[in-house]
Amino acid sequence: MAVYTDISETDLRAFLAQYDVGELTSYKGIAEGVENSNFLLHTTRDPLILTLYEKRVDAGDLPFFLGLMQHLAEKGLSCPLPLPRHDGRLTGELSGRPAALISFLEGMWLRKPEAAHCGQVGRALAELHLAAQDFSIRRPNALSLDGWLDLWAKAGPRADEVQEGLQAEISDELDHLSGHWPKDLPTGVIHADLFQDNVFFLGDRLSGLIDFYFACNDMLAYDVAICLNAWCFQPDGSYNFAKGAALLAGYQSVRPLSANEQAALPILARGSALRFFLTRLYDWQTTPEGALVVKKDPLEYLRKLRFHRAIVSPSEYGLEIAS
Ligand SMILES: Nc1ncnc2c1ncn2[C@@H]1O[C@H](COP(=O)(O)OP(=O)(O)OP(=O)(O)O)[C@@H](O)[C@H]1O
Ligand SMILES: N[C@@H](CCO)C(=O)O
Repeated sequence: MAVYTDISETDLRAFLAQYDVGELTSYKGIAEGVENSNFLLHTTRDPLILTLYEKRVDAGDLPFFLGLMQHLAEKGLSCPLPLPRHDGRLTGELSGRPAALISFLEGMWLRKPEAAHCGQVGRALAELHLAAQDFSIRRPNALSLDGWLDLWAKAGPRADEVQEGLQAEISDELDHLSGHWPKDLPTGVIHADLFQDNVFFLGDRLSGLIDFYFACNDMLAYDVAICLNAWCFQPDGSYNFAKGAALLAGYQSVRPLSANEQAALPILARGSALRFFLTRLYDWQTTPEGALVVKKDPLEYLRKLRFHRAIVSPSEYGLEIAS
């Protein structure tokens, strides 16, 4: 359960008094997620999500994240909406943390997605990229090359405790990515964390996207690579070609990838695998013992990284390459 910061009912009621949301009837910590503290609130009106922003969220970035959710919702994308306080602000403070109330989105995330679901995810990702094209606030990706090097400087020295040889392997990988990271691909706002737990379905239909707290400006095709990693591998670590093909076809049905973007997929997938390996490794080493959170396995992403290293052509991902 991701509840790093606890709240008292008295403080919560005082926080809610600044909003027009009815009376609190109950609340509980949410047993999912690893980044922020989330609570489900029931009121005499609609259910709500209360988020307390934790270590990786810079309060200065909240106008970007919350404004993006408003922008996407206005464009017809299904995502939660931040609620304004009486004074018009979208954020306040609770238990010493920046906090916001957002609307509750109906749906469930899928534990065992199939290719048809991946197709819908690809489509929704491309729709997000197009809908965000005219979003005016910018936020550079704090978890690209420089951010990876920072994380590695902190986590690298003890990496061999997790698996022998990791220090050398990841240092080499970072050298390679530094020398080959694409520079001229189309950019825009990316979600940057569109994992299974951030996509809701009602039955077999995608009903909405949540958790925009890593969103940033970066290469659009990098977001596709993140989704290939998050959605298209089996629990045994093997790549599922049918899922990859469906995800890529769904994406391209809305926003076709250019030849350069297609060619860059393997390196982008390597970078994306390394990004999640590094945050997981760092969290593995630093999450306090008592925290109510399930730590994620960094080695899952090491295996994905090794898979991408062996890719020769992006067609191996299921990409239909125009002849
Ligand atoms: N707007 C919402 N509507 C309904 N449920 C939500 C909403 N926002 C969050 N949740 C619930 O809270 C859980 C955790 O939320 P979220 O993914 O934003 O947390 P996180 O700590 O940022 O997680 P992550 O590890 O994915 O970064 C979700 O899996 C979902 O069950
Ligand atoms: N989706 C991330 C956690 C949130 O950044 C992971 O699975 O490592």
